[in-house]
Amino acid sequence: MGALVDGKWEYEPIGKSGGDGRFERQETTFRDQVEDREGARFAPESGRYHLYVSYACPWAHRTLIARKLKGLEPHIDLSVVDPLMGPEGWAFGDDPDGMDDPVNGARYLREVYLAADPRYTGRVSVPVLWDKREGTIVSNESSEILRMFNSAFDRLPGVNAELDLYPAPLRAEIDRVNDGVYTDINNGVYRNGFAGTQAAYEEAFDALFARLDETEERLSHHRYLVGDRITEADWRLFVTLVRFDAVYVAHFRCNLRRIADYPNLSNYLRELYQMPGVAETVNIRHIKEHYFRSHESLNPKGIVPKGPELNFDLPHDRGRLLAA
Ligand SMILES: N[C@@H](CCC(=O)N[C@@H](CS)C(=O)NCC(=O)O)C(=O)O
Repeated sequence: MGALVDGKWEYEPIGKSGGDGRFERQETTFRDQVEDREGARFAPESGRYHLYVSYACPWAHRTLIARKLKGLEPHIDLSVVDPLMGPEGWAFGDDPDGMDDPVNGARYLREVYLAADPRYTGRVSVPVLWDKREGTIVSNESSEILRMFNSAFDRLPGVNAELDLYPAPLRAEIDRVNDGVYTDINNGVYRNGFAGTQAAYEEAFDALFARLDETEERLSHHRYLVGDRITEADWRLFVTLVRFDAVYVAHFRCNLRRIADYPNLSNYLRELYQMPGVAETVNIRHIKEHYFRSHESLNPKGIVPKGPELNFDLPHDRGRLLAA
């Protein structure tokens, strides 16, 4: 898989690790904001923005969940790339669950990046929030898109303004929890999978399972990660948990324990999955096909495992905990 360099597509291997074998994630490039304030360049208008996602991608998944929970579907429409990310990068049009690009008519996602900046240099990643008015990318940083969806569109009709995934009194604690979850779990699974040395892998592995063990403990007496309600911290953890047993255990060698082996994490995962609308954002076929078929260096024959059996619809026991 490749990247754009000065507007030209260059083929190069994914998952570069640094000299010490540690996986290094690149900084995101487009970092503007949709803001609900007088004179904002990107104002929250219905129908103005378009979201590009992959169902496979955990980072994109955060934004898809926020769009769903906040009731933004009528206001921000969607394109879904095909699960396979081949040598040409993310593409549209070959998968029955995919959704083509009615806005830019792109065959490859890189065309969307080039439409925003013909001399773009960097990775062509999902998610992308596109502004139809200016014909440019507002942001390709999922954590920031999630926050925009959480609050910037609240005055549009039908939007669930009551739901606040980043409430002011909990922000410091949410940021603290997010940091650990990001480093050791969200990005941690990638640090396992794309480690270039045994030592870098073992370091990532130990940090991942230490953080999962700690989270399991917290969830034995708290219903959610922060405070007494679901916040973005929960959804940011959810997107990795829901992929874990299907993909990360085998593909990224995260195999000390499965999520199914953790009673609290697995009940918590089912509770979140069963929240109205969330299951529609989870496409396990896309998730499995993407990882097992796209990372040639990890799985050269591209064979997709048939298992494991997963059923996130089974009952959960989280009602036993007070939400505090
Ligand atoms: N910082 C970005 C990372 C997004 C990301 O890494 N997306 C992956 C898919 S899971 C991607 O599109 N990768 C393609 C590439 O890096 O070339 C975010 O959180 O929005």
